[in-house]
Parts: sequence; C-alpha cells; structure tokens
Amino acid sequence: MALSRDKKDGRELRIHENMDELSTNLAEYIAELSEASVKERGAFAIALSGGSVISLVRKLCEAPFNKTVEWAKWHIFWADERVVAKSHVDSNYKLLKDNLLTKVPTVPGHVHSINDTVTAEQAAEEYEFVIRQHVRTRVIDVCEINDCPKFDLILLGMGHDGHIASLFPNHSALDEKELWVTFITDSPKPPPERITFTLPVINSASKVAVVVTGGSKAEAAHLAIDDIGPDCPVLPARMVRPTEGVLVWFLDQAAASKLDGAIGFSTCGSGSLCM
Ligand SMILES: O=C(O)[C@H](O)[C@@H](O)[C@H](O)[C@H](O)COP(=O)(O)O
Repeated sequence: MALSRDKKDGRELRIHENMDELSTNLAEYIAELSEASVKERGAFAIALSGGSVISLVRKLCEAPFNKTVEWAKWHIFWADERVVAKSHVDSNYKLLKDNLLTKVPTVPGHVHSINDTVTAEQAAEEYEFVIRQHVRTRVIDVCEINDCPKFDLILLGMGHDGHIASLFPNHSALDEKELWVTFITDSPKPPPERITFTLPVINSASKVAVVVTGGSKAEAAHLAIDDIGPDCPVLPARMVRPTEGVLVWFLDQAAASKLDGAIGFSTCGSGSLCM
C-alpha cells in the first residue's frame, strides 16, 4: 500500500514499500496526467531525465497502460541529455528508446531528441528553438506568469548530491534565469558535456515528479524535502518549487528513511496519507 503525505505548500510525498509498488503508482500517475492533458489540450507534453527512473517507467509498457495510454498524443522531450551520439550507451535518448519508445506506439515525429552532431552549446540552442516552436503551436502549453514552456509533466531523478536533470550543486547553470535550455561541459557525473532545462522551465511545469530510491539518497532527500531552517544547504532538488504546478516526490522507504516524521505515516483510503 503506497503511503503519501500532502504537504501544504503544493508538494506531495508518496512513499512506497517496494519498487514494484512505486513503479505501478508512478505509471498510474503518468497515465492519469496523460489522459487529463489529452482531454484538455489534445496533447501530452512530457520531459524526462535519465538514470534509474527510466527503469521504473518501463511499467508503462505493461497492461493496462500499453493499451490505455493515447501514445500518439505524447510529445516526448528530455529534461537533460548527455551530448553524445544517440546510439551511445550514455545517451538518455537511447535509454528511453530501449526501455519505452520501442515498446509502445509513440509517433517518431513526436520524439524530440537533441542534435547529437554539434557542440553542447549549439545543441542547447537548437533544443530551445525546438521547444519554442512547440510552445508556439501550443503542443507545449505556456506558463502565463513568465511565458516559459509549461510541460504537462517533467519527470526527474535525483543524484546523491541532490542534483536534478543536469543542474548540479553550486553550478552556475542554477543561476540561469533567461535561457530555457543551457549546457554544461564539466558535469561532476560523467559524461561531462550535457544540455539541461533551466530551473525556470522546470518550475513552470504543470506537474513535476521526482523519483528517488535507495538509502544512499536518504540524506539528500531529507535536505531537499524537509523544513530544515536557514542553515539548510540549498540542493538543486530543493530549488524545484513549481510556480503554479504541483511537485510530487515518489520515494521508496529507504530513500525516505531520514525524512522528518517519516515513521509517522498511516494510510487512509486509497493509500493517501492523512497528516
Ligand atoms: O542524465 C542524468 O544523469 C540524469 O538526468 C540525472 O539527473 C539522473 O536523473 C540522476 O543522476 C539520478 O540518476 P540515478 O537515479 O540513476 O541515480
């Protein structure tokens, strides 16, 4: 039974007993968002990160999701991507292609990967142009407050250091407020060259889901989620605070083990936790 705790400032915490429960809950969440977006806008604009979250997304290849999700309405982007060939083992495009895109009927023309033949700087520039085109046609919605793209869902993992997408602690990319897509050439997590959404784009999304599993990330999850006071190190994951949208954390019990009050959960109704 998934446990979840609604936090009053627009954030929700869902803690799961095991990976199968987490992957099922995540798939249900994504399928629900897809259905709502297609109904409302005729499209579902999703941006995904790389890492272990994609192994959990594989659940969407199974029944009922593989048949019930309107895959042809999906427009797929990457919240960050390594600047390597799309066939390279480090490519987030290859990761999603191998785990999802070859297994469900998405439309190839709706899969928007980076240009892997240019520099990181050029790839970021071109990717932003592609996103701008899709905002203009409203395939991607727009955030009325700041004219940023308003993705229906941005799906992120989190590193042990609290990085999200390719926004790493104390990196200048965190300060980028104008560009929608920027690039780095010194990623502490290899490979070094990456493009990444900037925080304004991430925080303009309708929904942001951050998926964190494993005890090695428990401290970062605590620092990212709990109210720690003014001396709290500001991890990139803590800077994910959607302006109008909703942030949902999907954690397993190991990753949640250092959260304040994590032991105080009790389930009520459909697995939602009543504080
Ligand atoms: O391209 C990347 O490296 C990812 O986008 C990165 O942000 C990833 O999501 C985290 O590092 C978590 O990765 P794991 O879940 O595999 O630890």
